[in-house]
Amino acid sequence: MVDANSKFTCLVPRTGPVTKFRECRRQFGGVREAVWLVLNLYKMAGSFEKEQEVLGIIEEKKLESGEGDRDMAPAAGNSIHRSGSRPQLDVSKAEIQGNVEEKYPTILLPNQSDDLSHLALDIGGSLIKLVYFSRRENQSADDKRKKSVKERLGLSNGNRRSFPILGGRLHFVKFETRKINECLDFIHSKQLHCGGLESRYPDVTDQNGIIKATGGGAYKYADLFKERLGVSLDKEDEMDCLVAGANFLLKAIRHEAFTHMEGQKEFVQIDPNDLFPYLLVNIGSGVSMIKVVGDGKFERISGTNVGGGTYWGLGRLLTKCKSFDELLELSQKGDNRTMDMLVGDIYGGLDYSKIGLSASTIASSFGKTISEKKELEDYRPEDISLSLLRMISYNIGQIAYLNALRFRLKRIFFGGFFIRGHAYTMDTISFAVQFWSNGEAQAMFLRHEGFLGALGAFMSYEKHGLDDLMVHQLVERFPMGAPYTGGKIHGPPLGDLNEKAKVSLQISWMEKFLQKGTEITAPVPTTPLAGTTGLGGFEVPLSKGSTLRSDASALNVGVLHLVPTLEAVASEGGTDDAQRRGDAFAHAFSAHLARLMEEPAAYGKLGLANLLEMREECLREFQFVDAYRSIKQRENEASLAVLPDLLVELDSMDEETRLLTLIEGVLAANIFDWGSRACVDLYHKGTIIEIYRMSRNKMRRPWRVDDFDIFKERMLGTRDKKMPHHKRALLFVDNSGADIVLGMLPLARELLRRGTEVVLVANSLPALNDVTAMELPDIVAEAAKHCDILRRAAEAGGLLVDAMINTSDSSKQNSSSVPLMVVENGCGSPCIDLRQVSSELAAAAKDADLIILEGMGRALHTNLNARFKCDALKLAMVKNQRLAEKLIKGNIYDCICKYEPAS
Ligand SMILES: Nc1ncnc2c1ncn2[C@@H]1O[C@H](COP(=O)(O)OP(=O)(O)OP(=O)(O)O)[C@@H](O)[C@H]1O
Ligand SMILES: CC(C)(CO)[C@@H](O)C(=O)NCCC(=O)O
Ligand SMILES: [Mn+2]
Repeated sequence: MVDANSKFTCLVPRTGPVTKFRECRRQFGGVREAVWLVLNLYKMAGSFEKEQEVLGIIEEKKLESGEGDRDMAPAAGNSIHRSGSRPQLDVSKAEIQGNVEEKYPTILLPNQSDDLSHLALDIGGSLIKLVYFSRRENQSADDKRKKSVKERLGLSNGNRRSFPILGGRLHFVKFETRKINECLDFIHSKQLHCGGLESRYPDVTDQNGIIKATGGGAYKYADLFKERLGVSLDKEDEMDCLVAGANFLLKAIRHEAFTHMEGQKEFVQIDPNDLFPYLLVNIGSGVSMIKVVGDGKFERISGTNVGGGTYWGLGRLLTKCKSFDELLELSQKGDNRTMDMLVGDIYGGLDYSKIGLSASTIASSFGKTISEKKELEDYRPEDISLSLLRMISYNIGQIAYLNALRFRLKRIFFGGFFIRGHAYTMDTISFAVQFWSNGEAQAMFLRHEGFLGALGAFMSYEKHGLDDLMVHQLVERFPMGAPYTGGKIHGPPLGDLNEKAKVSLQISWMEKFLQKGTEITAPVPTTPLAGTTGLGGFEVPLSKGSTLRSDASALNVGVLHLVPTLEAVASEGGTDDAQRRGDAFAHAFSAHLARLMEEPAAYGKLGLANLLEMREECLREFQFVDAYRSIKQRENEASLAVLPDLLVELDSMDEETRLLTLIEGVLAANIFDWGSRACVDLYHKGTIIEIYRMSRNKMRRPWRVDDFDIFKERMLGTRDKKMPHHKRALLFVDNSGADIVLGMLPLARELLRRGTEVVLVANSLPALNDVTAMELPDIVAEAAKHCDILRRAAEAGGLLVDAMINTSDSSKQNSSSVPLMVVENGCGSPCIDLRQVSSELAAAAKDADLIILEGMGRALHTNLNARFKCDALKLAMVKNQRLAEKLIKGNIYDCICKYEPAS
């Protein structure tokens, strides 16, 4: 007999899984018991536990943190159908697709300039801003699946495109204009001028290349770009670009705009249909004020030469500061009353209330410095900086207000890098606008403040077709610092960076970048590198935080404030390189968390899902593409080995028992969730069998939330009432291994057997041990080898085109089965935000009349209270005591089977 508490080391199966399964079955009786045992034996076989222990640390807090986000379904009344699309950003070049047709539909021709649309520049008087696009890795492997999904769902890109949509990311980087060579080095080493390192033709430099550029430097430095990079700058008008960038951001990016008053940041959701007119105030070196009345419809109505350049230039001279951030930082410790002449100074401490001026109002900026016999050295640099900052911010706010008044504009958006996300600057501007307009006009700021022009230039590539598509398809992800240098994205050994990369070290930033990541420390060097102005990484102010910058809004990020020790490294063989990347990841991730602790709203409003996604993005940024890959594969193999026997047993049951067993199976299998602390703990204690036993015990009905009977009635009808089968079911799947193979696939098979089309909805990107859309076709193909229902459905759904040898007559067979399809959800997190899903999923959802959400992340943390227009079944085992108490007034390991008929 097997000792329930043994570690099973002696039981590592030497025989094949099926034989082992039969043995186990003899010992344990039930198929399911045997399934679990074999499954776990196989896990143990590959030093799984060790690996798990290691990886578990990273994930420990995952869903534990579980306040549960607000439900993320579209607002009531808005079904999933309406959903926008997710992160694919289409940068394919239609005009060069034709000749290559089916086989390599996304091929990029080296002699075309098309690749260059990956980069656009805004070269201003002070700063160069870069926006560039990088493609998602491993994209092509998924192309086949996408193509068949598209055919099935009738998904088309409209007239513009007849090729797969690529996924990728937009990066935002800035450099000081006076150090333009660093910028050129950066572009060169990332090969951004010829399509990026991910380009299929990285070695080909296109001498006729064109890069879109705006700002004065597009003229001034055109020759330099030609000389150094062999590219021409295609000049776009600066104002056009500012407006295009602002309109795009305000329409497309959630929580882009916010107000900032008295230290309080408040995000404003702009209705894209009620955006115009507004005043755009871009505070760069100088200030431009633009009345915007529509897309591409605007007029530059004013400007002022007292701007960011004034603050930085004068401030540098007066304080000897070495960097802009240092100057800004100084201001936070300043007291402007030593410099500024206040009304009270003039009126003997009294207000001048008759004209509405209080004693503390600044009557004259720097006015005090005339009356005292003091020299520059006698003043504190801190006070000088603050006084200067107030003077300039207030002045800009006032002129902006006057112009808003002139054209009766109620909303004023402030952009430009002068703002630098700095609370005091924003408060001062807001105060001026509020004060002068008596609250009539409102000052708002943009998270991408300084990148309006560069974004506008990026969008001006006509062949992108990015315009409106992007508005719907771009989705924010998290900013991550990646080590970068010398032409390699992976970077050299990090220790070498200081010598090798003096100039070109840079942080690449993604969407949702930091406004001023003051707390983001560089992943590598300890001494700040001269020259780069990466958004944060190397601009770490000398002193930490300040009272000026506090955002009071409390976001509980403490729950995730666990800095993972970097054993994700183990997933990559523990090489030195992996180790270094691991260290860098730890730095970057903890810096993000520290930043969030200080300023919870730094990246817009965050929920748990975003935080989880942030960690995954961070891992990816450091090339930990899929830390769970090997575990997932092993779990899948082990589960697939026992699937046939499970199916045989299921088939021997009557319909009703089978349906119950299937749902039990899904719930039981959901325990193997490597994001769950409880599950990982159980593993650590070496009581695998207990996981299984407990899981099975918990299957006893009634479950904590138990709508099974209603669901059963809908599925099987009653004696008097037959029910039609569902037309199409979307199954949101969760974990790899048992969860998908022994839980959800059999359920899918049951639906298929009943004539329901099944769409398996899986993550686009790896997260924990979640199964991804890219992995699913292989799993299904494997399962299909032993199951006719799955095979025919998968063939009909186009999943087996490659996997099966005999595909020539598949069209004939197709007619005999409803299809089984796989679509990606657009997410890279265990949670799902249904407001932002992939276009595939949105299309698949159109005809769905049943949605099954499975697993804690998808069914509990998010969407437990989401209302759907179609029938919805939410299945999960709660592996967190606190969450169980909070959500269902139950206990850890309770099960939820929540069924809600179409509303
Ligand atoms: N790291 C930095 N180095 C220099 N200036 C900075 C930095 N960060 C913020 N700033 C501020 O941002 C201003 C530049 O903003 P921005 O990049 O929007 O303008 P620009 O495009 O360079 O100027 P213009 O549009 O007038 O040509 C600087 O003048 C300074 O006040
Ligand atoms: C000259 C530009 C447009 C260059 O970006 C900018 O610096 C600016 O708007 N300066 C202010 C010029 C003025 O209107 O007084
Ligand atoms: Mn500019």
